[in-house]
Amino acid sequence: MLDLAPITRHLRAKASSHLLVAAIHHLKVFEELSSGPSSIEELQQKLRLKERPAMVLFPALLAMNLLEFCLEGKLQLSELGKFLTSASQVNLIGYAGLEKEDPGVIQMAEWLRNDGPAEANQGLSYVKDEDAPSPMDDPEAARFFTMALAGRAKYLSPVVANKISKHKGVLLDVAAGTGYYSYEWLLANPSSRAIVFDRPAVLKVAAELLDEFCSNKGQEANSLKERITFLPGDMLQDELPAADILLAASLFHDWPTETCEKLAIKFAKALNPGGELWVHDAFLNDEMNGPLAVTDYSAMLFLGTKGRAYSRKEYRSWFSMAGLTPHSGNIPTLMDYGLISASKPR
Ligand SMILES: C[S@@+](CC[C@H](N)C(=O)[O-])C[C@H]1O[C@@H](n2cnc3c(N)ncnc32)[C@H](O)[C@@H]1O
Repeated sequence: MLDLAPITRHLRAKASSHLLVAAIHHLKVFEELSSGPSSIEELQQKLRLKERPAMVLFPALLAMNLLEFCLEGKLQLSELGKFLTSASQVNLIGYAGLEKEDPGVIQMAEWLRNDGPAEANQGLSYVKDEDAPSPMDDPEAARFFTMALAGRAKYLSPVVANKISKHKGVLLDVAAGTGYYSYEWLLANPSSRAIVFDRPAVLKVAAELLDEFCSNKGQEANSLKERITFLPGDMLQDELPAADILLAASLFHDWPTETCEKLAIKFAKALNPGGELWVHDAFLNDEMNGPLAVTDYSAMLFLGTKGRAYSRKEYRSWFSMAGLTPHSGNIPTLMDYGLISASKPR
């Protein structure tokens, strides 16, 4: 199957280009490091960056080969990065400065400094948390966002569904969006059931997409509608139904670390003994220095969500904390995504 990553990589590169110019001209990361190596914590303090922006910015600059880890594990300028400091007689600071007033660069600098927009009511995250009104509860916004993600889910879902464990029990697809991952998994698991869980306005769109899916598949999809339950709810507030397989596709990357930890606990609780949690997402290296395609994506997620890309190591620490046993497999899918899983002891 053709990997569409060459397209998604270009789409995701815009935010990290803005991030680079913001790092050079607004946060002065390279000037700061020109006096010598610094630990991530020290640099975070000097630049007054919270954890999330720091973990978007530094992995991106490492992946661009502008920073590197020295032997003591501190961050230092790479040979390439030195050309972004005034200590280098020949440098590209002025050249990068041609973009420094670009609105995207200004926004990125502001968001890095504040861990989001300076005015809390600005910016848009397509998530539902606390009591604040959510775009996912506005029928038009929910339809717009769900349909915007439909092509990606439709393309990835047959690949993902065939790599997730086969089971005769129940799949719980949390924050399912279009529901395509469940529809494809049910085709691959003909005696199983699936619960498609999301906000009510999203599930309205998902139900229409299921109709279309069944008409296109014909005979093969005969029993699909009887095997699917659409369950509206709030995954942060409501109790989740019991499941044998729980799928979290492009879910954790929408949320800050503390919420991810809470969600892992909640998902572990919903699993039956022996059940499996599967995460489909784009993962940073455990060393937090790439891959570039994922640090680019993380910069984009930083602007549109409350989260970022996380490493498999970070996910596995949440799984373990939640009492699950992480599996060691790293299963690639397409478009720089992959699968990891963990199981609940019997
Ligand atoms: C990035 S989309 C992923 C959709 C789908 N899993 C996929 O990979 O195509 C995130 C989804 O999380 C849902 N969501 C956000 N906050 C939620 C909440 N508190 N409870 C349930 N679903 C939520 C959104 O409505 C959206 O459909």
